[in-house]
Amino acid sequence: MISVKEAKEILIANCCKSQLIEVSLFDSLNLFLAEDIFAPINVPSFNQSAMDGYAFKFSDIESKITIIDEIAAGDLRDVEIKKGEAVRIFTGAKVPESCDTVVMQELTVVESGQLSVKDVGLKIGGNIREEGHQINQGDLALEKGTKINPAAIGFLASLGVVSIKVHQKPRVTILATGNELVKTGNTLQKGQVYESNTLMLQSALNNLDIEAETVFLIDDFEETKSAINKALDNSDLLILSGGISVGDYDFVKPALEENDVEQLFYKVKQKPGKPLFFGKKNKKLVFALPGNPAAALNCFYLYVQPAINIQLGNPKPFLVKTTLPINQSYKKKSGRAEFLKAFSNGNNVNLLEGQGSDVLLSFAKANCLVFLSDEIDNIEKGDLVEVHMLPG
Ligand SMILES: Nc1nc2c(c(=O)[nH]1)N[C@H]1C(S)=C(S)[C@@H](COP(=O)(O)OP(=O)(O)OC[C@H]3O[C@@H](n4cnc5c(N)ncnc54)[C@H](O)[C@@H]3O)O[C@H]1N2
Ligand code: MOO
Repeated sequence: MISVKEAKEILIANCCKSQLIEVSLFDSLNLFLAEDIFAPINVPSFNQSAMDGYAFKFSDIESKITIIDEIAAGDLRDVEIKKGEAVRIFTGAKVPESCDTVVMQELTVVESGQLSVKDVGLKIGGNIREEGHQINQGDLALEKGTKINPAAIGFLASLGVVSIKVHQKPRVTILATGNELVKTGNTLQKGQVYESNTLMLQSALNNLDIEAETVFLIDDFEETKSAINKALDNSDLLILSGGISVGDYDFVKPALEENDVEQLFYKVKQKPGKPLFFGKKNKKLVFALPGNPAAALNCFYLYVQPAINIQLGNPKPFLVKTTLPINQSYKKKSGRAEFLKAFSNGNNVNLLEGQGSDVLLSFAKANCLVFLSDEIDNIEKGDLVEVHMLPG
């Protein structure tokens, strides 16, 4: 059995960025920029009025000024004003080259077409957004690896960018095994459980904006083998749930072997999620997660999500880590590293009740996992512990 550290090293060594593609800006949400983007234009591309008011020469501030014209947003003319003249101007409009200041209309008096400026704090250049004040042409706009959020989409659109290069999302298939599984909406008999892992894993993938196909399998070697074969043809990443332990009805590992999936690791010294399998066929990644629901989700966040993040070009693929004092002492029960469901208020961290690998209740309430490495025995209240923040 390998340690968590070794498992992560093997993961990093075997995952790589997926193919580069060009997507329209609107389709890039939550993806990662695959190249630096430099501003193709100055933004704004002209001196822009920040207020509804009047544009004039600052040297005229003490005089009565004659209003000679009006410029609204979108008016492309460059009105020439002379000494003692001003133009009515509106927010977003192009400030004439011959004007150096804008006064907001609330701080003026206008009588018979004559403007008096009453803004005592006004300085030369006031209320003008200078050309290029947000960004100059040629400057680095957004760095490679930046996650595209709505603001980034708006910003890139303001630069006139139409499409960007990103790494392609993987096509994912989830294969869930287990004769005892019953889909929600059906009646449950003693000995059966409601199938929850595929909905949970699909939702975790949705958080990454990844869609997945789902296949349900009975515990049968031939069926498992042919479903894996088909999924390998149709997808870039396979997630199997259940059937990966050592029981007589656990067919996932032999079925992966029969499909020539190369084993990169099997079994990690961790709790929950010991019988985790990670493998590869050509460039396709295969994760077989333990069926126990909390173990499956734990393995998803610690290994599957980082693998997808690496494929997408996310420069920080793993869960964000921090160190916090823990609010209670804890006796480690296994010789394995433990990931404990916990809640942090930002200052300290509290372990939640119910740490079994079948228990999702605590996971549903958790916002982080406390990581205790296999070398740690016990912890005392107030000890500093490693905390991995869960996605919201
Ligand atoms: N002799 C040993 N037995 C077990 C070992 C071991 O080392 N030696 N390891 C234990 C550990 S640790 C884990 S974790 C589990 C993993 O078992 P499997 O991956 O084979 O998972 P299953 O047996 O199929 O299911 C386990 C558990 O989870 C429930 N389950 C499965 N799939 C779903 C689903 N889609 N939705 C909801 N619940 C699901 C299933 O009903 C079982 O209760 O092995 C231990 N055994
Ligand atoms: O590794 Mo299992 O998830 O501990 O029960």
